[in-house]
Amino acid sequence: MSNLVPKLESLAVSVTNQLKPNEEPTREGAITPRINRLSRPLEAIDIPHKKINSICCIGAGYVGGPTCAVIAAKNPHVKVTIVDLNAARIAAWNSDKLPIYEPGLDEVVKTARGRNLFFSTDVEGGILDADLIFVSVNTPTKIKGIGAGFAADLGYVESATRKIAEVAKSDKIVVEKSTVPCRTAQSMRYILEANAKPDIKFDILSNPEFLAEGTAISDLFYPDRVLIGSLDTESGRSAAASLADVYAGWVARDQIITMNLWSSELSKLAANAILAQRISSINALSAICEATGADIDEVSYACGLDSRIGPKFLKASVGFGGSCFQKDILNLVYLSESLHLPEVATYWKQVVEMNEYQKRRFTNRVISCLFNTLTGKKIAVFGFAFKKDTGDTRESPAITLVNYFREEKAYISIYDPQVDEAQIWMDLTEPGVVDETEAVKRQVSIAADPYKAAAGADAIVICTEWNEFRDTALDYQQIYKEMKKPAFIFDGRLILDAKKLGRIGFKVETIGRPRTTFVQTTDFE
Ligand SMILES: NC(=O)C1=CN([C@@H]2O[C@H](COP(=O)(O)OP(=O)(O)OC[C@H]3O[C@@H](n4cnc5c(N)ncnc54)[C@H](O)[C@@H]3O)[C@@H](O)[C@H]2O)C=CC1
Ligand SMILES: O=C(O)[C@H]1O[C@H](OP(=O)(O)OP(=O)(O)OC[C@H]2O[C@@H](n3ccc(=O)[nH]c3=O)[C@H](O)[C@@H]2O)[C@H](O)[C@@H](O)[C@@H]1O
Repeated sequence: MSNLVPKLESLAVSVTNQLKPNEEPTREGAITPRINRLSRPLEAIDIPHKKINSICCIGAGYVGGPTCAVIAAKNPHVKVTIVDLNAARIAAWNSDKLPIYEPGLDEVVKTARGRNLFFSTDVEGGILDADLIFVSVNTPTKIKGIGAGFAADLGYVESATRKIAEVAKSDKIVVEKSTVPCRTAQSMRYILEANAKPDIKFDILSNPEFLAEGTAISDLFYPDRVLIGSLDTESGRSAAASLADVYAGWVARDQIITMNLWSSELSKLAANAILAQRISSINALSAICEATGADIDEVSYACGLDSRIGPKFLKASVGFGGSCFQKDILNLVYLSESLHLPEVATYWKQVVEMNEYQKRRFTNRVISCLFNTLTGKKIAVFGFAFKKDTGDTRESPAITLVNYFREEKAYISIYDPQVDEAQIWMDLTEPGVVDETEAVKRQVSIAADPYKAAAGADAIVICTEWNEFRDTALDYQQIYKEMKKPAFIFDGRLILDAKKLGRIGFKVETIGRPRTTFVQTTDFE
């Protein structure tokens, strides 16, 4: 199998040769013909391939859990076992309170669990039994060593790969589901080949996941595309066809795209980078709006009507969060630097820097409107999750904002409908530093509902766009009565009707709209 490696090098070249760089795509057809040229539509791959009867997914997280639960629900004849080293997480998957909140997930799990969907800590048993193994473990940013702060920590991918090599007694298709740097499949191949029992064959596929949290189930039910990367060998194409059959349980064949491994790996990083870049672009423009009197929602709307731009991912905000955008862009920055492409690295890094700037800028606006000091003031933070409809707080902008408010000596009361209290304390403290927890608790409290969070507060700061924070859902009249005056609302998500709340008496400050309240004395001079 080691003779595959030189062929990997030539693969990229052979795919590049298929492109016609001089061909100018039409405006309407800029994307579609290009994909067709690059990909190998599956129906055209008339190649014998194995039927998948048993799947194991290593990693029962936000991706492995929902993705493989949907695969099981849509393929009742395929046994799907999701394994994880984290026993508490597996116990939760086997209980009535699933470890993650995701609309529609409960129903999917109930449909298949115990029938052909199983959650287990028996990683070895899962591997032994499977024809196809998804590796869906975490790939966080490295915090120490070479590449710290940028490169992906592939330790979990490596240990899952080593476990597969150690345990497997039959041929396996190993699928990268985790988001990984370009050419990780090559490292996985080396590890498998160096450690597996003789005569066992591994095919490695890249099958990145594009679901977004909060909409995971509908994203999985109706994906824009399913991407499968494989080696352009008979064995690679055959493995891709086997995996494609699994998705064909519910996804139209022409939406299942195949391409070379490295393109597939890079496409995932690229998609996240481009999505985040749109948010940073609109957030950069929101600063111009605030200074000029333009309204960012109107600017987004006007730009989004251009069919080349489109309306999605142009919502200004207090900054993007989530476990992946920042991590994946930093990963791309690291990759670019490693490839001696410093200009490319600088370009992508700016997307993350703009995001940090947006959070600082919004905090400065809060401080400035509250008469230039937060000392001793109470700030009600509405929302702690990184977006609505999830309990996930990873890289949530709310964490950064609360920390900034703490530095300014404010008291903060947090309400979020889905985030566990313990998670909030973990996010606001260094793990294991008990003294720090006590210090945080002197300044931060967690409220049972938004009314309690806002009672006696000087300001409300909307960090997450939960529907229940809208002015059509909450009784802002009641909230106003219980707040200190002047009562401020800082809408970091553009979800409130500022005029309506203004009529109640609130001073409303909205991201991407000019400031309406308290002009500093220096402005009069
Ligand atoms: N969260 C999201 O919405 C998306 C995440 N991704 C990518 O998917 C990957 C997984 O992300 P999440 O599911 O969010 O991570 P997660 O942290 O929620 O889940 C990963 C799970 O893998 C388990 N694990 C780690 N090493 C293991 C091993 N050797 N054996 C068994 N279990 C092991 C951990 O205990 C954990 O439960 C990452 O690469 C991420 O970038 C891709 C698309 C969307
Ligand atoms: O690789 C991943 O982990 C996933 O990352 C994102 O999904 P996710 O982070 O779950 O959620 P998004 O809806 O993309 O939101 C990310 C952040 O951007 C913010 N956002 C999003 C859209 C927008 O217009 N403005 C904006 O500020 C959200 O509030 C949130 O904080 C991508 O959308 C998924 O396709 C991808 O699979």
